[in-house]
Amino acid sequence: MTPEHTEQPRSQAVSARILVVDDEPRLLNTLASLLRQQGYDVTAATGGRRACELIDQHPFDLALLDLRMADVDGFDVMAHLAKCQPDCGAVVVSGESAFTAVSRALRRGALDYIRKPFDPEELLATVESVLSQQSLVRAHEHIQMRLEKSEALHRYIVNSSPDIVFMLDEDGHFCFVNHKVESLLGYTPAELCGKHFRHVLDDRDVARGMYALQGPGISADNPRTLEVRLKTRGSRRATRHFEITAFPVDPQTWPPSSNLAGEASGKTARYYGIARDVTDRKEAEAFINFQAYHDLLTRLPNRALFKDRLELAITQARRNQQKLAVMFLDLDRFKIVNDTLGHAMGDRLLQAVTHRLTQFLRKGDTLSRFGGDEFTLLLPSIHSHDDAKHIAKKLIRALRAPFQLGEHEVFVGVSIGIAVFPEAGSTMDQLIQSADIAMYHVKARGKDGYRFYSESMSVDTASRLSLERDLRLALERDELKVYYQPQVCSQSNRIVGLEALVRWQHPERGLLYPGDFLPLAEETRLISQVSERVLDRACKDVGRWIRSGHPDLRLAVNLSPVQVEHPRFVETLMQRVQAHQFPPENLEIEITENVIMSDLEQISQKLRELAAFGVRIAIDDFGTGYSSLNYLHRLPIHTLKVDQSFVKAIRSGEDGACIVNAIVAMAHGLKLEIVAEGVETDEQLDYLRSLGCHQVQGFFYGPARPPEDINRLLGSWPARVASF
Ligand SMILES: Nc1nc2c(ncn2[C@@H]2O[C@H](COP(=O)(O)O[C@H]3[C@@H](O)[C@H](n4cnc5c(=O)[nH]c(N)nc54)O[C@@H]3COP(=O)(O)O)[C@@H](O)[C@H]2O)c(=O)[nH]1
Repeated sequence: MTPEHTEQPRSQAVSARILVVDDEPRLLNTLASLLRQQGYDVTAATGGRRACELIDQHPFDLALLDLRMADVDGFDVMAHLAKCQPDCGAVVVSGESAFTAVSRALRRGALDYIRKPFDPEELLATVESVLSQQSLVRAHEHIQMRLEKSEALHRYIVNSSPDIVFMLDEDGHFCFVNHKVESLLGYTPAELCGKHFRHVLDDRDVARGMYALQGPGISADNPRTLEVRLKTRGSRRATRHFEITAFPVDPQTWPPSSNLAGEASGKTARYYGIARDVTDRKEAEAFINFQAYHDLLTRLPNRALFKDRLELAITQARRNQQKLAVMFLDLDRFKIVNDTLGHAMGDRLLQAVTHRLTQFLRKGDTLSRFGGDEFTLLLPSIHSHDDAKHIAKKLIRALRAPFQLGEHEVFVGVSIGIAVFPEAGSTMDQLIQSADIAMYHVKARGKDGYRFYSESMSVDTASRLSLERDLRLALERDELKVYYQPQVCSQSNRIVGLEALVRWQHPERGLLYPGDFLPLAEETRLISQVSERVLDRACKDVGRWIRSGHPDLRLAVNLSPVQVEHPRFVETLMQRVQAHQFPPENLEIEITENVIMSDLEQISQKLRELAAFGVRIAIDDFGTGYSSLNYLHRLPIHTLKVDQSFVKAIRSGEDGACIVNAIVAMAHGLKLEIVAEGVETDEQLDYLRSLGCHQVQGFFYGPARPPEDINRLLGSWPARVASF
């Protein structure tokens, strides 16, 4: 049974339960039978005590009481009744006619007073009237109770809503706000009621908010929905995002006199609505949007956003007949850091580089991470090439300073290609490509600098592309050859070593020299494959000659910086040497001072490992590079190769001759072997002999030759090379 059923009032008088109380049995019976005849459910009690007992046991709708009774009088019965059954009405039927008695009975709660002897009709009319009044009171109480419950239910629903529920008056002042506003914005409803909604609306959204409310066409079928930022209490800058739906209040269903208790201001509500907190969604959207257009590591715009901004900048530059510059930046030596210190350090380096670069940018410039270690920079309005040059120089200088990555001090540089609109291209793709080509030319000329794009660079690029394709084919078709140039003992004229020098037998262009294709091989990273071929071939050829009776014959091989910088350089080299069963002590690797100085710590370690393995180390082109004599005695170096330029100077008696003197003297002091390169004349040879230079190499004894020629030469060993 539902509570409504249990709380239903006893509406019909015919079923009313009536307690009749008198201590005079005759009168009691008369009264009881009169009422029973009318269909009432009558219980008779002889005397007040019995009446109280019955009141304790049964529910009644009405009690008819005598006042004066011997045991317990009518007043006490009324008192007991009021205590035990407050809803039961009482009517006094008494012979007492004194005003005080009547007045006292009515004050104690009697609903009516009938004098004995009573008129049956009057009594029945009174009973019926009292019962019907009681029924009305009960019905009213029931309705009141249901209203209160309903009101509590709706209040609960409104205040438990996950959204802010509000009502506004005609001018936009809050008439009502639910409690949710407190947890979402920090205001109590009472604080907001009477305030204009501008009070919580972010300044940037006020105009839209006003229009939404006061603009035309708002109706119940056409509510206003808009997204706005609402200010939280305390901090004016903290806002949250809300989706607001506002409806007009229908005056028919919401009369102006209506009022809401508690949070209501009492003003006439014209609008109501809900404000849903969509901050999480907005933040997720913003993050997704950020991710789509930014590089998460550096937080810079990505390629897509850069292109977008460049497109816009080109349109503006064209309209205003202005110049703009696109720079393509590629970090030098980034790969080395990444390969040797690991990707985490590589990432830190990119972040540090970004930090430095952004310090030189103006508002409106766009620096983007284009991918890997490549950045692009858009300078949307420049007056001349000088502006771009000025910035490029600053960036280069900034990145030249060392980076501290944990305990490692790292040096990187940057190569910058610059394309200026409109000369270097009129479209976004053309400008980026031109800047890329210009950057590539910086790399080809030794990195760490800048160049402006010029048309001639594109021609170079076309031929470079075809050469790159040909070089890949050359590796497949085994077109790379190894030639050998003897290294000769200056005293005995005997061949003590052979320098392996690569050649390319190009099917159309004939025999190509290293200078024609090695720079390209380095840039395209094909150098590793080229070097592998040369080493394999040389180990086979020279190994064969060693085994055929020339056990001391030395093989000198040139190594490229890319090879040496590779983290697995030592391991790979050793594996190859072992695979060919080539004696490591017969191998001499030639590296330049620049390679050593690019990362002294790392390279020293690698050289020590190789030296421990038995491999000899020679410094090639000694005296021409980044000289720091300090490393000579700290590294396991066996040979210094005097650069050709110094040897050539001997003939003309230039300063170079003095340098040769110094290098030879120093090599003697450090107990290093010395090989003079590029010896072409008797004069040079004699001079070097007189200095005590151990070995010489050059056209005087002949250029590098294919293995067949060397084979022939060695066949007559220990022949003098002069016959070569
Ligand atoms: N990583 C690799 N580098 C290599 C390899 N093979 C060669 N190289 C490098 O290319 C540079 C040029 O080599 P190349 O054109 O072969 O020139 C060498 C000699 O032909 C030349 N030479 C020798 N004697 C004379 C001479 O009397 N006069 C004269 N004008 N030139 C002469 O010198 C070059 C050898 O120089 P060096 O290496 O310094 O001993 C070359 O420098 C290599 O670095 C390779 O396989 N891998």
